[in-house]
Amino acid sequence: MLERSLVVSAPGKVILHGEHAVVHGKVALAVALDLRTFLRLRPGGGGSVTVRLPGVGVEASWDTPRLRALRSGCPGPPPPRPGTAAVRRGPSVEQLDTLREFAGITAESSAPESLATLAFLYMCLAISAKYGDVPSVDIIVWSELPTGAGLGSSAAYSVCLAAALLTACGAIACPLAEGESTARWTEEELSLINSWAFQGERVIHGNPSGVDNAVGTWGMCVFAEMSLVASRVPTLRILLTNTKVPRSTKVLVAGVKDKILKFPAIMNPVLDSINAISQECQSVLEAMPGNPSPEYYPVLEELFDINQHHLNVMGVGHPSLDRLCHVTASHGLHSKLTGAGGGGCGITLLRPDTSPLAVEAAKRDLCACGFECWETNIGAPGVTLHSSSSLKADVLHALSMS
Ligand SMILES: Nc1ncnc2c1ncn2[C@@H]1O[C@H](COP(=O)(O)OP(=O)(O)OP(=O)(O)O)[C@@H](O)[C@H]1O
Ligand SMILES: C[C@@](O)(CCO)CC(=O)[O-]
Ligand SMILES: [Mg+2]
Repeated sequence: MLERSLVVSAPGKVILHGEHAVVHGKVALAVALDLRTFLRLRPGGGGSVTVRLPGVGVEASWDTPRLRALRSGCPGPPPPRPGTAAVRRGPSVEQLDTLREFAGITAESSAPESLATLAFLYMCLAISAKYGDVPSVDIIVWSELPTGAGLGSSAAYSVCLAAALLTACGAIACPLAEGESTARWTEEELSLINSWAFQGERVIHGNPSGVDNAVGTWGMCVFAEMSLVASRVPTLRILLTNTKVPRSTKVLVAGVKDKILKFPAIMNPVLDSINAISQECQSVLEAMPGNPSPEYYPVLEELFDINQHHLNVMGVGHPSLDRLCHVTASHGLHSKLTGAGGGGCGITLLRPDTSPLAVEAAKRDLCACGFECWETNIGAPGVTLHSSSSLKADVLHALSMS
């Protein structure tokens, strides 16, 4: 059992192409975002598990003997093959019902705090059942990511939980040496973290593809058939806009499935077309040098436009996202939704030669719609272990360490 405190973090993500289609076996291009979720785990002596999730208003504590008694119903997935996302066996309906009853969560509640608590309980019990005893720990999770806005907050949360709980149970090492500021796990350990994070995503999403937890674990990826198939994307300038319209990935993913079942002959060609967009975009990105010149951009922009129309056809658009696309188009910029859609965030591609004045003008108009936007470069490290001295003051404060 772990004797010292640890802090782990995992990044959010931006999906360039392939959201929703990836749930149905198509290719997705996704990149880590420099906004992270942080988790601090402290070994506790009190025979209890305490969890604080300020982002969703959860503060809970359970006695370890009560949790131990619940564990037999929570077997975990078999070990993954290196580089693969995970197997598709996870929590059963009965297991989740038992945990809901234990935590006082009403059936079918999709409230953020209910899903976060359920994912925590499932992962804590299943990981400890497989690798050791229920650890007496005190956990706090805080995030720079907006919750439920399409930037992979659920996956960053699940990846942090998997890394911390597996380390606490001794299933993976604690690779941070004295004097080091950050450390990462071995490839095999990352595969295990990813596999368990996928189980957390299953609790939150219902039917995740695994792309978000793969990005949270490895940082950036091209994702197909439950596996990473490549991992290099050039630096792209992106304007990220949060429409602040709340939505649930679980509900949107279920809606797309219903539409495909209802109109297979109409929807399957749309999925195939999105797959072709991801492949086309991947080949453009692969041909681009690290600091690309403007000549590559017209194709990337057109692919954004086509995919945005497809996502509308699939029923995951929203008037706020149409407005976002319209406003940026009036500044000569091209946008699409990112993540599950239905509100949440959109991304706008900025060319290397897009002037700061043009970006400022677009931002002003987007903010006038009530949206929040910020410019970012995409690409960030995957799940990471931190020394407390390497953390910024706001993170230390949020994790009650200052
Ligand atoms: N910081 C956090 N603390 C606790 N739970 C969180 C946190 N961030 C996200 N969650 C959980 O994840 C849920 C949001 O997941 P959801 O998949 O709907 O959105 P997302 O992951 O932000 O977007 P997308 O899946 O489109 O990328 C919340 O309702 C909550 O249960
Ligand atoms: C909508 C979706 O494709 C991406 C959510 O970020 C769902 C998934 O892949 O699990
Ligand atoms: Mg999610």
